[in-house]
Amino acid sequence: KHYVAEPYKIKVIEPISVTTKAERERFIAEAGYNTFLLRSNQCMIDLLTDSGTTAMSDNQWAGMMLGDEAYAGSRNFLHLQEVVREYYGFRHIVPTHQGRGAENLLSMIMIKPGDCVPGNMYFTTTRAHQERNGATFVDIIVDEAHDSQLDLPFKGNVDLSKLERLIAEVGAERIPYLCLAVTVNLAGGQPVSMANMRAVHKLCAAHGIKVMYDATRCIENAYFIKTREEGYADVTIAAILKEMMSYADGCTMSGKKDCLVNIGGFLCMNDEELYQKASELVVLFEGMPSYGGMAGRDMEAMARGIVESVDYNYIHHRVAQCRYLADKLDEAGIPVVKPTGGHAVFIDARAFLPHVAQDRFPAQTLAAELYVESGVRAMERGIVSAGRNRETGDHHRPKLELVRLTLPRRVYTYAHLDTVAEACIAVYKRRGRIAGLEMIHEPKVLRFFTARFQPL
Ligand SMILES: CC1=C(O)/C(=C\N=C(/Cc2ccc(O)c(F)c2)C(=O)O)C(COP(=O)(O)O)=CN1
Repeated sequence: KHYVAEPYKIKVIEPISVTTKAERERFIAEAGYNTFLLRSNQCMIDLLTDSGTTAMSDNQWAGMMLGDEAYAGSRNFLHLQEVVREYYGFRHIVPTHQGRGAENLLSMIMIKPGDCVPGNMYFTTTRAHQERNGATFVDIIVDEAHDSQLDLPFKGNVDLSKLERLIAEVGAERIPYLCLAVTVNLAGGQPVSMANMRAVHKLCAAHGIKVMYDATRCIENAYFIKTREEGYADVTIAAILKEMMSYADGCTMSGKKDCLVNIGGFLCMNDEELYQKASELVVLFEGMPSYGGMAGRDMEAMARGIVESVDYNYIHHRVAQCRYLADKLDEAGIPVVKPTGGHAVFIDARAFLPHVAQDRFPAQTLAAELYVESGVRAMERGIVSAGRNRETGDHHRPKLELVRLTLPRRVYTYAHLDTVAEACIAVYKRRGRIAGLEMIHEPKVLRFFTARFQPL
């Protein structure tokens, strides 16, 4: 198997702080066995998230010096607007400080209490904003997405019969929009096929239901269409992206992922009335419609990042790095979500630690063990992240109990990934001796960010 070399050379470095195992045992105890509560300088290879952790290019850094910090009408906004219109194709763009900013605005202007918002698997902040505005999230992803070992090309797809049943059950007037995530983070970075996007748009349009993408990792999705879907092998990433977006009425975007910046986001729509409502609200939550919580320099960096993101060599390498790490773990017999997604390798913690009951937090336990073993910081994406059911008060118990090894864009090399693989294999060898955790501090909202645990 061939894994393409990094299509960039290093110009500036940031030293990694090296720790000992004894220090890491102390650090993780002080952090309540929650990797979110570790300090950056306590982590050697930080795979917590690909959000905001991107290394920017020299071209983007040059753009930072061209920030027009005028309060209104910044030339950087006009540049960002022009680039988003060209590459995403939507008529209107409302800048926000990051994805959650866009999710907040979208949920407030489109949802009324009692609504249903169908989507392809939940995401924590997306569902939280939908629920905060009185809607119920309804999962309409294909069943296969909930099976970590099923190796299918588009596990992010919508099950159209589930969507039709929901429309028949609740009525189109109670469905303000369908939220289609491209790719699906918690399914393992799984993509949606172009055919499915086309079919979803057609079905929703027939019922007057808008389709709003969560476009956060849309470049990775475009790459999987190019490499996995019939008829797209010779189509450019940019052309695939444009066609993908043509099947949506708008999108939310966390620029901190596929727009290659450390802060930034936007909300897009074609509908004039939606744009007017968003423009009124953005001044309340994000600032002027021409800066949305970002400095001019940040908008310039994002405009340049969008242009870089559609470069085939960039995305081909990024996905190759994920495949490289996944292949190494798979070869060692470690259960990982199949097929490999676009932004991370997801370890199936239930299969890794079958003797640890789900309410003893196997993914949380494994992330803590991995950190102590090697200083690699991963993220729990299982029962802790799933939170509690608002009606019953019991934990949501997701089938997917995962540890996410998330690769920042253009930061680490294959040698770092070798170190990560060696650490996972070392923990795997001693998995029988790993017991679970108990939660000793449970926050009310999005508990996984600050919950604390102790060993059983
Ligand atoms: C598909 C999608 C995201 O992945 C996403 C963010 N993602 C993060 C950061 C994060 C978010 C929520 C957590 O429970 C979490 F532990 C980590 C991440 O690591 O994956 C957002 C929100 O975009 P914002 O982060 O720019 O506001 C919207 N949509």
